[in-house]
This record gives sequence, C-alpha cells and structure tokens, in this order.
Amino acid sequence: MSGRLFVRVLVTGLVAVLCAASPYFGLPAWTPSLATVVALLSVSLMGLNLIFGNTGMLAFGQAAFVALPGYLAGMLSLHLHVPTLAAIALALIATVIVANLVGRIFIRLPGIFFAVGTLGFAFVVEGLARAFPSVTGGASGLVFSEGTQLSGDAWYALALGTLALALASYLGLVRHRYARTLRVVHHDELAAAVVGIDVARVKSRAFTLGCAYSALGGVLLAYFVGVVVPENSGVNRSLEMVGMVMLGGPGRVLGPLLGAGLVQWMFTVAGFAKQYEVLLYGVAFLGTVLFAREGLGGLLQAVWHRIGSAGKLPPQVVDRSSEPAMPLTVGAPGGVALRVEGVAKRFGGVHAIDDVSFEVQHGEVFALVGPNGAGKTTLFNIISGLEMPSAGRVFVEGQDVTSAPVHERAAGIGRSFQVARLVPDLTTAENVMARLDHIAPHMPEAGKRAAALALLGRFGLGELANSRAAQLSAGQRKLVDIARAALGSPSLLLLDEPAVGLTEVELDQLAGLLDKLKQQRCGIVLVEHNIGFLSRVAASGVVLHGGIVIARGPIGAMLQDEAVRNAYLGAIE
Ligand SMILES: Nc1ncnc2c1ncn2[C@@H]1O[C@H](COP(=O)(O)OP(=O)(O)OP(=O)(O)O)[C@@H](O)[C@H]1O
Repeated sequence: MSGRLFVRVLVTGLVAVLCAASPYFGLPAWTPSLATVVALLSVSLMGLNLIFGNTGMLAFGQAAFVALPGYLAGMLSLHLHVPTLAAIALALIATVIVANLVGRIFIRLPGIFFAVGTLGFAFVVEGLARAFPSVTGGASGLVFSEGTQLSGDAWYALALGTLALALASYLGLVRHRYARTLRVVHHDELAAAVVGIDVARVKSRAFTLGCAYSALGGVLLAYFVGVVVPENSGVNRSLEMVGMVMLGGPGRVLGPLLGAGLVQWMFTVAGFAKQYEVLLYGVAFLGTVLFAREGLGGLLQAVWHRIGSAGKLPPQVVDRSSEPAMPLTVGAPGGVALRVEGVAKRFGGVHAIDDVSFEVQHGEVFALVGPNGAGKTTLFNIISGLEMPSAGRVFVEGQDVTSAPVHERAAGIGRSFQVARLVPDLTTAENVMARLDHIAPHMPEAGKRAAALALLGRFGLGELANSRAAQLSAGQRKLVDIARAALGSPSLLLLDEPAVGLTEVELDQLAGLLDKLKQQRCGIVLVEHNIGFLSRVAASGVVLHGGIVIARGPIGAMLQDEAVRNAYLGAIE
C-alpha cells in the first residue's frame, strides 16, 4: 500500500469511527435513536441515489418501495403468523419482484412520463394502505411490537452494520465499467445505445437494484419505529427523499448519508421550534439547487481531492501509439462491408427515404450527399439500428442486421455525430473506454485503459487522454468521438458531418485519421456538406434528394451531374 493510500485509509477509518461514536458525544438532538433512523434511511436513499443520482431516472415515488416491505412483513406476521425474520425476507423478495415489474412497465417511458408513473405508483400504495383498514391498519397504520425486543444500542449497531454492508456493496458495484455505463446512460441515452449499451436493460436493473436497497432500509426502519403509516409511502415522503438525495449530492457515494443526516437532524432540532421546520427545508433545498448542485458530497469530494492532489504531479500520458489498440478484425480486401437493399422509411405520410440501395466496400470512404431533409440522418439511423425501416434490408459483412437492436450492432458499426456526444465529466480515455465496456465486456480494466490510450495515441489525441471532455475544444471533442467510433476496428463507420466546425489543422488531422481507418480496411460512410473535404477523402457515393437516390458513382462525376447541381446547388458552389 502506498504512503498516500495508507493515509487516506487511516483518515477514512478515523472519520468513520468518530461519526459512528458521535451520538454518544452529547451533541444537541443527535442521539443513538436519531442516528439509527439516519443510518437506515440512508440505506433506502442509496437506492434512490442509484436510480436518480447515478442513472438519471426521475423516480418520484420511491417512498412506495420503502413502505411496501414494512406493510407486507407486518401483514404476514399479523394475519398469517409468519415468524418475523421469514416475514421480512418474504416482504423483501415480494417488493423486489413488484419493483421489477413496475420498472419494466415504466422504464421505456420518456422522462416525465416515468416520473408521473412512479408518482402514480406511490399514490396507489398509499391509497391501498388507506382503503383496506382491516388488513393494513388504515390511517393509523400497522403497529409492530417485535422491534422493542432489541435495545436502542443493539438497534444502532444493527443499523450501522446494515449501512456499512450497503455502502460496501454500493462501492463495489458502482465503479469502473458499471459507473461509466450509468454515466453515459444518464447523460445521453442515444449515445449510450450507439456505443453498445442496452439502455432499457441497464435502467431496468438499476431500478430494481435501487428498490432493493430502499426496501431493505425501509423494512428495518418500520420495525425500529414500530409502525408504518400510509404517509410513509406517499408522494410527500417521496419528494422529501429526492430532496435529501439532492442535498447530499446526487450520484455521490456518501450523498444519501449526508442528506439524510442533515435533514433528519434539522427536522429534530426544528421540532423544538416547529414553525421554522418547513422554512428550513425550503432554504436547504433551494440553496442546493441554486448554489451547490453537487450537494454536500460534491463539496466534500472537492476538499478531499484538493488534499489528495497537493504536491502531486499531473498524470503522465503514456505514449502507446505504437501498440495495436485491439486485435484488428480486418475485413477481407475488396469485400462488402455494407449493403443497403431497397430501404424505405415512412413517418406517417412523410416518405423520408424510398427504395435506397448501395454497397460500401472495405477500405472505401463512401459519401452520402444531399440537401437538408434529403433523408441522410434517417438512413444512418436505420443502418445503425436506431430506426427500423418500413421496407428493405441492411447487411453488414453479409449478415442481415435489419431487425437487430442498436446495441447488438455496436461492435460491427461505429457511429459519430454532428455534435460529439461525449460525457463532459468523464475523461477522454473514460469516454473511449465506455465503448470498450460493451464491445469487449470481458477485457480487464487495465487492458481497456491501455487500449483506449493506444487508440488515442495512434490518432494523435494521446495528450487529451486525461482531460475531461468538457475541457476539450469542439473540434477535439469531434475527433475523439470519431476515434471512439473506430475503437475495436468495426466493419463499418458512419460519420455524420465530421468536418463541420473543424479548423484547417483539425481537418488535416481528420483526413489522416480517415486514412488510417481505410488502411484498417474499415468501410466508411460519410455524410458531409463540405464538398472540398469530401472530394479529398471520398472516392464514390450517392446523392439523395427528397429521400431518393438521384445520382451515384465516382465523387467528381457525381457532383458534376446536372440533376445534382440543380438539387444541391448551394452546397456545391
Ligand atoms: N421522427 C421523424 N418524424 C417525422 N418526420 C421525420 C422524422 N425524422 C425525419 N423526418 C423527416 O424525414 C425527412 C428526412 O429527414 P432527415 O433528418 O433524415 O434528413 P437529412 O438529410 O438528414 O437532413 P439534415 O441534413 O437537415 O439533417 C425530413 O422531411 C424530415 O422532416
């Protein structure tokens, strides 16, 4: 263990021990009982943090999954006389099953509908708790007496143990590959799908897993407090949970603990001056949203990094440009990388493209040209799997991929966008690794890093490896986006207006990059309005106009064609 790491572990351990012992210091209102509530609530909030903070899903009804296991366990004990531990276990299993079903239903809904759906679920759970008083205790709730069999200190120890286990599992889970995957999904679902992430599956699993944490904290909290009431599962409670996650720092490991600790302590202190309670909440939440969006966790992390990096040299970029980035899957010389066969797409009454066919060879740069609205993006979306065609077929390396989902095509098809779709707070290398996570899932972390550095080095972008994407110029981001698309030597690269916004130097860099990709026998399809650049790098192509192919062949002859000049005059002259 290095000296610096040893100091960090020692400091962390000391702080953890001090925090655990703090309820016995006689701080105002900070008692073992309150600390038990905070610890168990933090476990529940960790679930919401995973769903909302890490994955970006607007789960506004999370309290339902905190209260539900309490109700289920209570009803099993009360009505069916199931022993306590078995009732808790069964209640947890049932809650996770319900969460999985709810997740599967709502996860495919766009942001606000997911939020409203989860709110609706919270209403349903609260409504059921009120509607059947003979089973649920109605407005006065279900009372548990089992919790009193443990002393206050024993409860505190149990809560701390549960929190420690939850934190350890969370830290083990949300790192490296999984952390990057969640970041990319959170930031940009379309880019996530194109780098190979099965977005619906990732979101559904994160939701179920998050609900499992919420349920664990919730069921223990119900036994500790001795009662579960309908309000515990309702919308107000759910929104308070969101507020606590925001206050602690969304996506931060310690965010739930900090948020729960501060809010519950404020709540207890303000309890002595009840009229200030809501005002305190309001000020704390507004202050977070307006002035500290990274929450308390973000502030602490900044301080921690400052201490950790004092006197430390900036990370060295290792030049691995001479190493192969990954085993090259080189296409057969002269083979067909892409065949588009009679593809059509209708959006209602709009014929975006109609009966488009062409082939792209390995090692060829193929131009897809046309005025705005010609159907180029729609065609790219169909080839990469973001849209299904209304008619026709798409073959990559001779394989019919027409109905394959986008993430399953990612290894064979790399795609870049008009505006680079990188995650701003990940480094350049991490953004590149996010693609490797899914096209080479079994590669060890160190191997992925080496492969990312090698790729960036080979394309002259090695110096950017440790910079956050937000620090790069627009042109640099674009080059990184293109290099990332080329990772793993896909059979086919779809580049959407790669030259837009690049300086002369960057254009030369891009031309060099395309040359290297041609040598790797990659088939490249280029949508580009910069005719000078196009003529420099592409040999042949097709011109689309109004969704149909109006010209095809060698680039020079194609652009001289009368019909093309009429349709596309502004761009060519
Ligand atoms: N999701 C959609 N729903 C309805 N119409 C659409 C949709 N996507 C594209 N279209 C229509 O399909 C046609 C082709 O659009 P597309 O974006 O593919 O053209 P483009 O050549 O990429 O244009 P640009 O260069 O401006 O991006 C346009 O008429 C557009 O309005």
